[in-house]
Amino acid sequence: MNIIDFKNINVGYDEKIILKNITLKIKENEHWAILGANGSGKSTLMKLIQSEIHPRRTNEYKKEILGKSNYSIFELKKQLGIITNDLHNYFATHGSFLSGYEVVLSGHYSSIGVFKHQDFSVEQHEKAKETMRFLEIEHLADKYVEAMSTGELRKCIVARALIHDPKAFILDEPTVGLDIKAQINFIKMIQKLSKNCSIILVTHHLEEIFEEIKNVALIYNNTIYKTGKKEDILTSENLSEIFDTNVHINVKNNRYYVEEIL
Ligand SMILES: Nc1ncnc2c1ncn2[C@@H]1O[C@H](COP(=O)(O)OP(=O)(O)OP(=O)(O)O)[C@@H](O)[C@H]1O
Repeated sequence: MNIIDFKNINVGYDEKIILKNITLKIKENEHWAILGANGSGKSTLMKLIQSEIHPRRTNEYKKEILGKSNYSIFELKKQLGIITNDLHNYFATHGSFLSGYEVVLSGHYSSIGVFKHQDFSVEQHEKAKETMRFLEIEHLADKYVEAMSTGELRKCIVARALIHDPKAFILDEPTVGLDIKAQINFIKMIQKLSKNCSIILVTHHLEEIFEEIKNVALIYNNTIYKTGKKEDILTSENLSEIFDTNVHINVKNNRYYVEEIL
């Protein structure tokens, strides 16, 4: 099954088309990185996937997610763990009074926090605990969101999505605001998730593209400019072009990095 199957999609805001002719196919159990400069349209692509914005109807296009072109957004969001900074900020501002455990538990109803009218079964509690154990964040169970670091809250939000055992995780610049140690730690957690589901990592940091990610899409020139195997796409030439800066890329221990800015 395909996680994403898009063909010839044009999308934008008001009169303005931001991404043209998008064609992208991501199969189940594949791991992808989506790279692009600031303002290239990465978040726009995320909004398209979440149906917050819709393809222009001026041409023939295909927009299938998990093999369907019609789906309930509520169900879709259970099957795709979508982690954005908007969601993080929403929890930080509107859910500061919640404990880590409540953040995770709220995943069952996709709500921001838990409410009196919500009944949680023994199994649902067990699943929340198991998820926190799996991600090694049990120590955050009683900690309030207002007292959490950015990295701690982000892990709780990932655990909240993991409650549904999604087929894929889509993470939009998930290490924003994390220091080096927290960034490495967070990426290791995503790497662990990649054993059970697809990972689609939207980033502009090459070093976050961990070994299991074999495919890359570059966003440039208002479109999905190139897609393919990591070794073919992550070249000095391609990255110099999309980031409009002359860079030299190298690989060490299966990790790509910017060796030199020329
Ligand atoms: N709600 C909106 N209304 C109009 N234009 C928008 C809106 N949101 C984004 N844009 C424009 O769409 C373009 C792509 O923005 P987008 O946020 O998708 O880029 P990005 O690749 O995610 O950038 P960054 O790396 O800085 O987060 C930009 O020119 C931006 O100004």
